[in-house]
Amino acid sequence: MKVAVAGATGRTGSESVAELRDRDHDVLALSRDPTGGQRDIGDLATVLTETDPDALIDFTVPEATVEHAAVAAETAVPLVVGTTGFDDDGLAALADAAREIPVLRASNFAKGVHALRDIVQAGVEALPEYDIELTETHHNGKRDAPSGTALTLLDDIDDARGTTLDRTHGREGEHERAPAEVGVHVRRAGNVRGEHEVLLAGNDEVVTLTHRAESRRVFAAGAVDAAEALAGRPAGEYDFPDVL
Ligand SMILES: NC(=O)C1=CN([C@@H]2O[C@H](COP(=O)(O)OP(=O)(O)OC[C@H]3O[C@@H](n4cnc5c(N)ncnc54)[C@H](OP(=O)(O)O)[C@@H]3O)[C@@H](O)[C@H]2O)C=CC1
Ligand SMILES: O=C(O)C1=N[C@H](C(=O)O)C[C@H](O)C1
Repeated sequence: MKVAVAGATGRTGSESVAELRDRDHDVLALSRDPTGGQRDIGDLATVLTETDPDALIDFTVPEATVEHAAVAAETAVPLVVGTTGFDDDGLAALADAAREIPVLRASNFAKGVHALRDIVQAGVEALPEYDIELTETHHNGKRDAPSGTALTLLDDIDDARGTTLDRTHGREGEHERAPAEVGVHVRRAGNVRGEHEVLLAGNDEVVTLTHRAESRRVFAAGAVDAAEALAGRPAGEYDFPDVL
């Protein structure tokens, strides 16, 4: 396959390039500063038209991904989105692109996180009265908070509880915890690849469910799996579990 990578010089994009090369795919690395042999992402429409890749993997920033999605739709290139932190307009723009091409967006391309999602939902359903607190930890260069994965897990928790819990971000001051809330705690430190913990607590017992990424290659491998799986699919919106 021939796969283009937006954000190819970044922490996760560079791992995606390495993973693609390890799998003997033809790689089209894209950058705003193509002095290292990449193609100029500022000229994305021309590059995609000339090279006609089988997929575009994007690990950049939401405002850039939205632009790339419009170009991918125009040039009929399937899109794998790893970028997180979209607002509603950004999500609507990705949905627009998905009318023309397959768009697979996942807040986390580690397979273990999708197993964790199922386990968390089972735990929340089994322990309907228990308090829930979510904590995520990432490297000090991460822009968005809470992480995309944390937001996905919070939606999963709401689904499992059958209600929308109030999200309490951090805790300060004097007030008791309300029953219908979920605590959300964000830590940014060092080069932590990504940790997500869901804690369920009742009287005299605590259950903690944790996923820890130990290398960014796990995200890259999942994104490449997704690109491989997207070939030949019809236009539409996909999540990682749809192709696992
Ligand atoms: N879904 C998942 O499994 C994962 C998702 N992520 C998400 O991926 C995104 C990227 O994370 P990370 O790799 O740490 O980020 P980095 O900052 O390391 O890399 C992002 C790259 O995007 C490019 N970029 C930045 N701004 C723009 C822009 N305005 N237009 C075009 N390109 C731009 C830059 O490349 P250049 O300067 O060469 O153009 C940069 O190297 C984040 O949203 C993060 O949350 C991260 C890991 C896993
Ligand atoms: O920015 C990161 O590094 C990561 N971002 C994703 C997220 O926001 O959940 C996935 C992973 O945790 C790494």
